[in-house]
Amino acid sequence: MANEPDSVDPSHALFDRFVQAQTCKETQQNFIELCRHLEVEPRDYKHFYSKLKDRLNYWKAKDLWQKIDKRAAHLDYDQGQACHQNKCLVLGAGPCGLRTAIELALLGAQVVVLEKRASFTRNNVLHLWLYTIRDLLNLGAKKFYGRFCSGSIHHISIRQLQMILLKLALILGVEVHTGVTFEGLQEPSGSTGWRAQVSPASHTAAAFEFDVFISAGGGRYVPDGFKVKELRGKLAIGITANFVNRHSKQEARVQEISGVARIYNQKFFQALQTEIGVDLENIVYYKDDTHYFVMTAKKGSLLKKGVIKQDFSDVNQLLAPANVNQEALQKYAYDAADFSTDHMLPDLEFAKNHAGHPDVAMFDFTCMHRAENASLVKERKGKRLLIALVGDSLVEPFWPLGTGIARGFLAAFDTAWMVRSWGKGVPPLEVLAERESLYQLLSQTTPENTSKNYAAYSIDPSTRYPNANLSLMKPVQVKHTVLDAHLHTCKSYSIRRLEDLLSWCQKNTAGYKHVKVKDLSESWRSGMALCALIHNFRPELIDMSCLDEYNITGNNKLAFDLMEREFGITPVMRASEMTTCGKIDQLSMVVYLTQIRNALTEKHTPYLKLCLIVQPAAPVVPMASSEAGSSELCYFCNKHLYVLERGSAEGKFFHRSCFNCYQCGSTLRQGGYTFHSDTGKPEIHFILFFYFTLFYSILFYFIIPHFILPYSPLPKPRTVHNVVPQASNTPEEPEQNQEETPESKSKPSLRKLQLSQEEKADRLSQDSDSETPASSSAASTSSSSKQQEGGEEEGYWSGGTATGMSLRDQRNRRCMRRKSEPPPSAHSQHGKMRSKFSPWNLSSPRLQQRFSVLRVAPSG
Ligand SMILES: NC(=O)C1=CN([C@@H]2O[C@H](COP(=O)(O)OP(=O)(O)OC[C@H]3O[C@@H](n4cnc5c(N)ncnc54)[C@H](OP(=O)(O)O)[C@@H]3O)[C@@H](O)[C@H]2O)C=CC1
Repeated sequence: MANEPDSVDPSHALFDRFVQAQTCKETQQNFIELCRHLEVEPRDYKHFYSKLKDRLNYWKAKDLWQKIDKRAAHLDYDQGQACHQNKCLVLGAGPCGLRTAIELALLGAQVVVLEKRASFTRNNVLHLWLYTIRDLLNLGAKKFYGRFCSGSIHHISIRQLQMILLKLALILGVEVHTGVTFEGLQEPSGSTGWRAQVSPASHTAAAFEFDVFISAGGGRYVPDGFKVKELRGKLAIGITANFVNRHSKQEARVQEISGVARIYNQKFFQALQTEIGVDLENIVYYKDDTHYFVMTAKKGSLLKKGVIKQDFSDVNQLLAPANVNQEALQKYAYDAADFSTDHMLPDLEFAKNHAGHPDVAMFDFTCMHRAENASLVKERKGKRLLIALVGDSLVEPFWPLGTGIARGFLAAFDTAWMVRSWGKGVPPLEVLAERESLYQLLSQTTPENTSKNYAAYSIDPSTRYPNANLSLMKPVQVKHTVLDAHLHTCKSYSIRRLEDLLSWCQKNTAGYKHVKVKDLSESWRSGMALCALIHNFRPELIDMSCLDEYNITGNNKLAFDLMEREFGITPVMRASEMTTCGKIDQLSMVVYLTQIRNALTEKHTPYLKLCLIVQPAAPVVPMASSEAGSSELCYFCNKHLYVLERGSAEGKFFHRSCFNCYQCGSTLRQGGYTFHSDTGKPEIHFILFFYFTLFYSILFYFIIPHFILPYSPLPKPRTVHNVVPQASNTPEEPEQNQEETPESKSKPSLRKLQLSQEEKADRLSQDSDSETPASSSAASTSSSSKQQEGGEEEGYWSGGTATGMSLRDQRNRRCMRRKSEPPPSAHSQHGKMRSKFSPWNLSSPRLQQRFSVLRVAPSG
């Protein structure tokens, strides 16, 4: 009941106490009491939140539930099922460890956090990017800390942030153990999984078995297996100082300094130096729980002021506690704070740090650390462990820049996304490759280059990083992050499948005379093994006793014919070539045997895909597909075409030996030819190159300067560009006019079409099986210089004349003709030749790059 006094229900009071608790200990105690009172068991992490919500019928809590429910309903979490089988250990209850823990809990994982500090005592204040503010507000931060980012304040003390996140984590069923130090990983034994060695050793957390380990222990803790890079800059000595904030009116009036660097306010820094001898590079002042100052001081002034006792070139020696005069340091920080706030802060008194001492500290920012990898996988005794770094242990931030928590949270989200993939069973190398791809972005992220749609931020990287390339790193590039064990790399993954096929063949040919299958190539030469395979499954088809192992052609012909007749599997080569060919191509044999296996066992296995992995350069054409029919005869000689002899271009299949230049007779190679549009015959590209060069010389030096430029002062995108300017055809004129004249038909213009999603999908699907990816029909004519630069960003180019014809048909019609066909009319001379290397050719990498956005399948 909304208006019921809180005192009526003790659970309400307990909830209020939990929400308002100011220390870690108080929070944990109130939480335990609340759970006890409501009879909900926090260890029942799967149902804890929903039970708590059901049993705590309190309007103040409902506001919070709404926020949490909204977040939890995000599709990324699959209603808490995405990682429901994962168990995650998080080291460190700093802001980044807790933020990660919350996301893991929302994904449905069991999460345990270990924190060596018994209390949250860090006064230092963190600058928050707008997205972090939005993120925390969406999680209900204001319910826990009313002053959170009120007005224009974009910062929060680490302690307050930890408190907010701790409360949220507890509500979501995360177990947080403070005063427990993680000492190392304990490898699985036969019966147990991965565990942690903790101190105190008797702590219950030591029995927790997990498959995900998140290290968020701050800059000083990096687990085994990770390499850390040192980023050494010019000497930078940081000083942090916290003074008690009494929240008086006078203090409230003092202006914050959100970050001043010397170069932007030389007058101020000069005055600071001359008046009080404090020489700084920059200074930040935030008013939060404390008056917090962080500054970068110059070594000279620290020496002069006696803060640093003795000068050393080695920074470690220079800043070693024995070489620092604490009292002088306090005086130095005090003077800087007092001067920079114009002596307006009354009674400056140092706040106390966790050890009860004045909270002033000096740090070395000279050398920052950055882990080489964000994640790795360990496997022992068949148990895999995904390990990830977040927060300072991943990338140490330069505090005065305020990037720490912003990048820290981004890494927390990216890590949660990775764990989600892990939970969904994505192969480890793919999981790691995607994480490392994102990690490459982290150090470059700024408020400017991340998405401004903060409301849409989720653990899905695409909501945060515009244009993020999640496959920047390939699985093979992260192999080294899979530590020892027997995880399958890409290669071994493929090899394993090859081995599967081989062992299937061996099993099904075992015991046959003169058959010894040792590999997927030479063992098949005699044809005996193929016959044995057939006999094993269909003994009625073959009489093995009649076969002669030396009759290679006969055996193979028999097997090939049977396979084609009975199962529709096209032979890989002529039977006679099994005798004559030097080496049997393993790839083709694998394709052939895979089809046989599928046919004989009526199973579908992914070998075609596998073959592409094994030998990506070789074209793999599914033989039993409808294309097989069209490829049975050579396009040029009309004779039977076997897969092993087969070449293809422009959607046609032919004997590789028939693919000759019609001018000089040389054998052509894929990519090094063009088709003559008159004859439909291939020719070497240098002939084309000659015409091409000549054509463009005329275009650029004569036609454009004399005809196009005088009439077209401004290049217009999305308009028609013709090779030869026609007085009657301004660029804006409708295309239909051109189609009506025979001349316009013979000179297909490049027209940019505005296509519907369906049309785009149609075009994409037409191109997807093309030998030369993307429609190259556009390439048959020329265009303006703007187009040459690939100046268009979206849309499709298409030949302007044909209707009701697929792009590929148009292209083939124009570019290839059978020898028997009559030559085209003289009108078509304009578009007579094109090169694969033409800038108009959309299959050229340059244009593909520009158009890559269009290749993404249109979303529904
Ligand atoms: N402006 C500032 O002055 C500072 C800012 N930050 C910012 O805070 C952000 C969050 O940092 P975050 O990455 O969460 O790290 P934090 O340093 O905030 O938190 C890590 C926590 O893990 C604890 N810890 C370390 N080792 C162990 C262990 N073996 N077992 C159990 N607990 C352990 C640490 O204790 P302990 O600290 O005792 O080692 C610490 O409490 C950073 O991005 C950074 O920018 C961080 C520090 C100072």
